[in-house]
Amino acid sequence: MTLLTHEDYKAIAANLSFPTGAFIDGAFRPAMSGATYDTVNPATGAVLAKVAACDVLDVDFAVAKARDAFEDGRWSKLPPGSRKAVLIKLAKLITRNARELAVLESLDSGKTIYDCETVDVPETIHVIKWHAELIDKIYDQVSPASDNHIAMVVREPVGVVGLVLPWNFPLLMLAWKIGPALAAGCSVVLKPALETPLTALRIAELAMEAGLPAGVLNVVPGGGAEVGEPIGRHMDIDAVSFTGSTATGRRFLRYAAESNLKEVTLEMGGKNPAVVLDDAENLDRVAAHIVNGAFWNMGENCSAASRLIVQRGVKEKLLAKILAHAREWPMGDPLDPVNRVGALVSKAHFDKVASYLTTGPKVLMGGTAEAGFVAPTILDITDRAAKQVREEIFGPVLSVLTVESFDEAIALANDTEYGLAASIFTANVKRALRGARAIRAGTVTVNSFGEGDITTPFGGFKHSGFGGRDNGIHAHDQYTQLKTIWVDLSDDAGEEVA
Ligand SMILES: NC(=O)C1=CN([C@@H]2O[C@H](COP(=O)(O)OP(=O)(O)OC[C@H]3O[C@@H](n4cnc5c(N)ncnc54)[C@H](O)[C@@H]3O)[C@@H](O)[C@H]2O)C=CC1
Ligand code: BAL
Repeated sequence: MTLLTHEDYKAIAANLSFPTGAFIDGAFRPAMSGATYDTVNPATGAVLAKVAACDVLDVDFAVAKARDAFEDGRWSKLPPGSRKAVLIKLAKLITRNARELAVLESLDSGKTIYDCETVDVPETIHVIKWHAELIDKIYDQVSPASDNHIAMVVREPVGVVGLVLPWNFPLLMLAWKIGPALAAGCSVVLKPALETPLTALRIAELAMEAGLPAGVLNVVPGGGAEVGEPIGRHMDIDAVSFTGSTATGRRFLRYAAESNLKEVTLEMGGKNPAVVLDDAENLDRVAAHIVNGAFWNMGENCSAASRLIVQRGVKEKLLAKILAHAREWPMGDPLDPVNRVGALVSKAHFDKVASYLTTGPKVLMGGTAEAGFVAPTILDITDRAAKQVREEIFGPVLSVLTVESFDEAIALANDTEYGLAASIFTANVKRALRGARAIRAGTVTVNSFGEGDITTPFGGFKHSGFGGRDNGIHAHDQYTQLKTIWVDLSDDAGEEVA
């Protein structure tokens, strides 16, 4: 991807056009109430658009249309190869509109155009293609039943699914969820985050152009209470897949329990440790991983490296390298491709992150926050009960904790309610594997920091995750259910099925 100049991106931004209505049953519509809300560019405070502010009536309508589509089989009963063809076409249309989508994503979320162009949009395309390519290659199974029977274990789409998205990766989280859901044959009612509805609406438009039948993908923008809760409580939604905070995730379990016991998958917060032991090799590379893990996407990342747990012997050398790398992360206008740190998503979130900078720990770097932007911040902390150590900040703030031994490092890594991602840096393969096994997290990386790729399942232990996984073949478990079909092959009508 060749990046443009700042001036070019500003020119594209000035000429963008995009839909702002709810997308239900193949058409853009105003909210039934007629209400709208402002979606804002967090880097400037400028209103980008007035978007339909939907509520329970729009959700009911979208679910009814999704149910019609599911039951008449216009998508759910297509051969997998036909669904694949439409999704591949969608991926191609996203590719054709990649630049415009990258700019829209950057404007609506504050993410840097650099990341949108090099990660968010290409990964979105890759994820949709990957699930499309997978779906006509998954076989059902025949069980090892007796000779007189055939027992088939088949996967069926779960039905109408509610997908509730966060604002930190609006396009990519959409892809993580609609990729497998649509490939499996489900109908979708999708709620983008209130803060970042625009790219989801544009994707709905492209999906229609790709030939996705009406009613199969519905996008209902609006607030958590107004749209998210009605999705969670709907009696005709079969499954919900949610990414966001642990507090809201808990609500979805309650909604399901108090409605139709829909299946619930939750991908929630993290307070992810990066453990660096005395024997870690190539400290420059370790530092680069940690800086990337902590500050990429402004730390607005559930798998961000937010706690550096470093053994005392290597601390001073490592911190010097971390500070050097972190200084290479310029902050500023997200549309300027030289910047690696953009604006936080909203004023409310900015205020939350800024509140962690005010008291307590020794500031090694940063510690400043102004007009939507928080400087990459490194805090040296001795108080292990400090809020910066215990709470998910979701901003560019790295807390440094010093330990004396491997055992202390692992114990501290696990001293959190979360269990999403972790990493361990060491040259000792036994300690690497013992550490990886002992840390309670859904993903542990050795000598790097990352969350893997589309081929591996992503999700968390403890308060970070519940139910299924996003990504990999495992993601399809969320959107399908297993049915066993027994066929009696015996001539003897009286024989009993075991
Ligand atoms: N795991 C992750 O990737 C994310 C974690 N977070 C964490 O959550 C914190 C708060 O951010 P929020 O945007 O408030 O997250 P949130 O969990 O409230 O929002 C996620 C989604 O849930 C919806 N929602 C909100 N309240 C709801 C309700 N009562 N019922 C149903 N749906 C509801 C939102 O509109 C959004 O679509 C962040 O500071 C961060 O710590 C936020 C976004 C993503
Ligand atoms: N790290 C991708 C998932 C998330 O932050 O929401």
